[in-house]
Amino acid sequence: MASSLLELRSLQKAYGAIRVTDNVNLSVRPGELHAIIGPNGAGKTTLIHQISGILSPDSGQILFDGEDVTHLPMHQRVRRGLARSFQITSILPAFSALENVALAVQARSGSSFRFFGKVAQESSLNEAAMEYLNVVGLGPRARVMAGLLSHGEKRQLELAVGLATQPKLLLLDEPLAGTGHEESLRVIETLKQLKNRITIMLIEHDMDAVFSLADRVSVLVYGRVIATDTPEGIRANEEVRAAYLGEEEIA
Ligand SMILES: Nc1ncnc2c1ncn2[C@@H]1O[C@H](COP(=O)(O)OP(=O)(O)OP(=O)(O)O)[C@@H](O)[C@H]1O
Repeated sequence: MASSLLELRSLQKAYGAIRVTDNVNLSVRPGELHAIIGPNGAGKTTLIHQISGILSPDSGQILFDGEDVTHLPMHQRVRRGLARSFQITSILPAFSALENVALAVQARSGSSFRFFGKVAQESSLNEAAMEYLNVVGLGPRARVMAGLLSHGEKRQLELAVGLATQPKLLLLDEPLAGTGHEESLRVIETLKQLKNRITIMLIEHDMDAVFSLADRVSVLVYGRVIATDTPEGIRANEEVRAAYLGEEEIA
């Protein structure tokens, strides 16, 4: 396998005179959880939009699994295994948690949606779906309508659906946003389970979560990657600490 699952080469994106992505070089290794952090407006969302295919870079290259995907539309990137959480996780509120995951298993296995109505009876789909629900800690809530789950449980369900589609790389854009304390602990626990199974690129403002989950962290400031290192290395990095003065706490 290539040493990088995802590689960004000299990526550039500007809005007028503002360079939002400024010569970004970044590599996500197979199996790692790579977090992207940075102060507000640093360009994290713009970067993830270019990786998923919502935005085109002005120049530079995006290589995924050894292939240049820079100019591929979003759906073709998804088909190659580059998935962003919200793209793969449109939860159906009137279906149970189990059914939501079973549909993702079915979609992945290439079965036709003609059998949509029979999904609940498909024991093999349900068994696989149940396993994914257990991974994210939602096993006991399998039969509950997705629309009735709490906000945090919906995030967990999204992650189970994401896992069921078996992408090679999961892009997670602030999975803890809007969760309360208890819920965020549960989602962090879920991410810990997930990270053993899949390569993840995570954008997250919650520094406790980032530092407890990430194998490596890249710090974006004014569109530039100023450091890529282990969490310990990032904590000790003077330039990173300076960039964060007055912003989020990183130690
Ligand atoms: N469509 C656009 N047109 C002009 N400027 C934009 C556009 N989208 C984003 N920007 C600017 O680009 C910069 C980076 O924005 P971006 O949303 O990528 O940052 P971010 O790091 O995700 O911020 P946050 O942490 O607050 O979500 C900001 O200055 C923003 O105002």
